[in-house]
Amino acid sequence: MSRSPSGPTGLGTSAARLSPPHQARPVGEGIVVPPLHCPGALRDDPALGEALNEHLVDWAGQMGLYPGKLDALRSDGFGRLVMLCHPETDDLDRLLVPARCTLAAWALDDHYCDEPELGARPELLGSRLAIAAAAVNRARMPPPYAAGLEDAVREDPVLRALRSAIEYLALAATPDQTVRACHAFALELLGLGQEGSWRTARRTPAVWEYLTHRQYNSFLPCLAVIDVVGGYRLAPQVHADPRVRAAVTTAALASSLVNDIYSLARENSSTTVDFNLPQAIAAEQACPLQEAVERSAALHDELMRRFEAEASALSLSGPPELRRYLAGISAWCGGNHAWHRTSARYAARTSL
Ligand SMILES: CC(C)=CCC/C(C)=C(\C)COP(=O)(O)OP(=O)(O)O
Repeated sequence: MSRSPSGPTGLGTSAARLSPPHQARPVGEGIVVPPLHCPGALRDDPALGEALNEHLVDWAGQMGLYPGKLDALRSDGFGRLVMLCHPETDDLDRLLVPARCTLAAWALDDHYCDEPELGARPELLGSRLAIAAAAVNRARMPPPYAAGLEDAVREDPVLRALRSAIEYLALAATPDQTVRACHAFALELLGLGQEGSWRTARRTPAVWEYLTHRQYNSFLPCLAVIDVVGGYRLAPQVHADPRVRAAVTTAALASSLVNDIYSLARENSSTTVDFNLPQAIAAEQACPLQEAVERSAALHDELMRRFEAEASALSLSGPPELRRYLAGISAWCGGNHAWHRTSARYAARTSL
């Protein structure tokens, strides 16, 4: 039961709905995030966000994710993230499709990479990620050995969650939409492995290397399901058009830099070495962290403007579903930005 958001929905019309946040924002550790060039959220429905969040926390509990930390998970507000990012529908079941995928991906990052209290172990990361890729992409193995993978999926909360999220996705999506999302997930896992090797080698990546990584260890899997949530289908040949890929991956990178910028203080105060663009810039360009945040923000803005220009051109010439999909990406970026500014996960404390 999808519905179109009320009011104008095309690219560049977001200012007509909720005003975008233009104020600089302190995020802790003396860091101030400058205003970013990003649309405002198209919808803010706290009750819907709460309802989604409760379903998600229940599901996480059933999967065995975040043991003893479900209250912290609740206050991160991933349900609110999905409510903000997918204004095309207010159907709870349909919104739970991207919600489970999003939480499963974040949980993998927390459990395998970032949080030793949740079992993150750098020396296990590579093999865990490969098994996660096999679980997501349904590796087909000779019968005596297939049971090994299925046992692993049953026993590991992260694998269980990934498998469950993909199963729900497959119920709502066409096979090509599901494969598209699984492929984006696999690329994300490749990027997470890269983080593991930087960690082991105690190395800060060069800026080019970090940006290459962040292109795929990114929100690309979230963007891959926008049409599923909207209840329409972007044809595979349209999705695969290099000009469409360029616009989508540019938006994926820009939205992941929003995460880097807003999560910097959280990552700096954690016991695990973490990676983000401001740190890579500060190391390579020998500048203070605040200056690196501003340079990161400028790069984000440049990417968003590039996405907007590419999306506008594509919207003029492409099929209606492409126009809708690109508007969906714009809305997703606005929701993602609004959530990062306000989620307790990043210690933000004020409203939109
Ligand atoms: C939802 C999804 C597909 C996520 C993929 C990868 C991921 C967890 C992020 C892009 C978030 O980045 P990060 O690992 O820096 O997250 P936190 O800052 O720890 O929240």
